[in-house]
Amino acid sequence: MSDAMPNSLHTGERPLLQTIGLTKRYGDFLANASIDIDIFPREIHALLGENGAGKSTLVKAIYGLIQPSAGEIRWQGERIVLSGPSEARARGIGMVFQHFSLFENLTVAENVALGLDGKESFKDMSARLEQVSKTYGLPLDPKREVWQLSVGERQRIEIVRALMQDPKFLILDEPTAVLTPQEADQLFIVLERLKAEGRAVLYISHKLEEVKRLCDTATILRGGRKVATCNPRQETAASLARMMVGGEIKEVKAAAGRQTTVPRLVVNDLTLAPDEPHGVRLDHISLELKGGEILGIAGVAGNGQDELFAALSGERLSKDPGTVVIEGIAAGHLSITQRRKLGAAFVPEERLGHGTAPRMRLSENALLTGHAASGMVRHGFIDTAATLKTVDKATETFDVRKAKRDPEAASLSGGNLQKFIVGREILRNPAVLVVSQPTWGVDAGAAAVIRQALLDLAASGAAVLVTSQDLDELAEIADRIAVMFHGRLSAPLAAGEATRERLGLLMGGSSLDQREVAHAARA
Ligand SMILES: Nc1ncnc2c1ncn2[C@@H]1O[C@H](COP(=O)(O)OP(=O)(O)OP(=O)(O)O)[C@@H](O)[C@H]1O
Repeated sequence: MSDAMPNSLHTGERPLLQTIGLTKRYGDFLANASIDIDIFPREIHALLGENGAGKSTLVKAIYGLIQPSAGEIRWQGERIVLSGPSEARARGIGMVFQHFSLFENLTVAENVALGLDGKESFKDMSARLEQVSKTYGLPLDPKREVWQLSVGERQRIEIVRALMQDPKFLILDEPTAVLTPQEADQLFIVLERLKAEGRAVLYISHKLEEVKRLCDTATILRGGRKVATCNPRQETAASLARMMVGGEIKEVKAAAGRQTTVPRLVVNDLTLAPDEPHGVRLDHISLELKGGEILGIAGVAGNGQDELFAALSGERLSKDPGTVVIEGIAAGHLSITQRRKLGAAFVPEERLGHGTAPRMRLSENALLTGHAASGMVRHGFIDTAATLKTVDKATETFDVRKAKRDPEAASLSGGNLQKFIVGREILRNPAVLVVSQPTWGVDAGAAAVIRQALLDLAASGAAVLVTSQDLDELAEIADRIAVMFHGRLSAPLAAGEATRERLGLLMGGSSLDQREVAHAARA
């Protein structure tokens, strides 16, 4: 096999890392089909593609987590076979995952120590941690326990831990999905600095504007194959999306003059102590959501959004039934099944384990949430044809890509599983939909389909509550936006007044702005 050609930006320079004909098969399915990619020093290289395009598979192979079925990886010109991530790290390849692997009850320094392969003393390691975090402007207090930290700070631990191994090449999987706009800006400064130091970064993201701003090169995968390598600065977000999808992406359109009707979801002065040691206390939360309306809840993860979801869905019950009112019925004391029977549907943020049972087939998963209200159980017997029909309908409407008709949930790519879960609940035509992070990890095309479905659901008269960290998403679909911070909910702002800056400040807990928002809501 010949060396991959360097691209024009790097004439004569040797790539730091190359994959040549890299292929990964799962049974008959080709997750990566003969991929050639060149990563150069001093380069921030984006890896783009629709859900299921093969991005995670490729980076897992580069980080030694899976073995390729064919093809090779070259590091500084030399062929390497990685037996596992520790060997990748030893060579200078680091990775920051989207889902963190931190122990809540341990300190920052203890967590970092656990993740390092080195043999230095704890004292030396702590000193180095402080030094690296200072050098890169990623402030961390080594003595604090993780449960006290925001999601942005937790990500900092993962990044600092990776940087302490002095990597020449760092892979980041959707790092800004969990950050405020201000935190994302700080991260970009760090990445620019890594680049200036001669390191390379491989950056997976579904946010195309961000890629245009930050990345020097983009490799685009579609259906497991590489379809293009380009300079994203010379592209538009639309042209990048076209390359990913192989066609146009539909624009999301709100129905003109949506009518709002009666209140369908009301929360009255809800206060709830956390049910686990590091949970957030919900503090006097009130909101009213009419049919035809979409209310967005912004906020950095870990500020009570999970607890609010649990209280609304019935995973946590309230002693006072009147704290949660669904379709005019006091429901605070009702179970999740009883709330579904009132016409409510719930889509949690965590897809595996919470939104679906990973080892169950999609049809069995459809039954888990649908049995209360969707006629999948008749006279005590499961109607298998009805459960499969639900799977087919969600698959077709939301373009869920999977290897067979009814696979196990765990075999779907993250974004495809999300499309399935959101689709399954929307297709039940609920009167009230409570959804967390509806498009987290979902590609631009599928995100547009989901957002449109939420708008259409509201247009049909449903009340929709969307929790999202993606402010652009909320701006696109929500009528009003409120912010959660430390278990409190700000007064909602009309979407037109909710600028990124204002929301970003509220997400960081600016109390001055809190007063401003309350004022705006009264005006
Ligand atoms: N262990 C596995 N067994 C079977 N199929 C798998 C396995 N892992 C991944 N796949 C399939 O390989 C394809 C590529 O998945 P991959 O996770 O690489 O996609 P991705 O581009 O990272 O998607 P996303 O943006 O949704 O994370 C998907 O169709 C997925 O279903």
